[in-house]
Amino acid sequence: MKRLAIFDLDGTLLDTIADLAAATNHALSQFGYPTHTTDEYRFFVGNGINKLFERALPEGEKSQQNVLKIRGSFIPYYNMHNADLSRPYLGIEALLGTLQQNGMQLAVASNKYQEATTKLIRQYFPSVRFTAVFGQREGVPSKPDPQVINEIIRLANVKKEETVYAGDSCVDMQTGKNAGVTTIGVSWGFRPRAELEAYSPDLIADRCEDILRFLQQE
Ligand SMILES: O=C(O)COP(=O)(O)O
Repeated sequence: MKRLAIFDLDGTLLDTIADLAAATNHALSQFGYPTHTTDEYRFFVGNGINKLFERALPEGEKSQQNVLKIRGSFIPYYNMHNADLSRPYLGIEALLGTLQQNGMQLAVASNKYQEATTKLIRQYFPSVRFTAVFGQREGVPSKPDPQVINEIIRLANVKKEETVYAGDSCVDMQTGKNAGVTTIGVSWGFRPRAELEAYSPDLIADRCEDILRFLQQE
């Protein structure tokens, strides 16, 4: 039986792509760089914001210095606008509510920087009691390193076999596998279903109900 469900944030619990795209485009335009469509951003997001900026900058401009310049413009803008267009995916609040009622511990493991992760979780899921809400933190390697998953398992005081991790990208599928936990790919996120299939996760969920049904059987 599973006792702990850990979720990725961007593309899994929340559709944040439009706000991420708008804030990155804002920063790129400030320095005269070309912008991108929202759909292009689906493939830039997933490894934290520095990697997002490196991918969004034009060829020949991807230096660490430019990444930090974009970061300096992105953060204050995104901190103001990270909930303008972002929304939970269909059925997510009900899924979290049902799992919580069933006694499952819940947690978040995101590559989004910690401040924005905490803010969005508080704002969109005020009645969910999470065991841990972890974004990208100084000194902790980002996903697909399994350290964050292992830390949450310790905090929850459960076994690996009692843990499931759900996410929407190849980074998440690798994270779940690296941590040695049951892994669910959700197909409603930023990446195509085929990207998840390539990792043969324990389940590919097309709707929130698929996760509930799977956990009832486990
Ligand atoms: O900010 C990112 O790059 C991705 O965040 P996520 O881990 O919640 O998908």
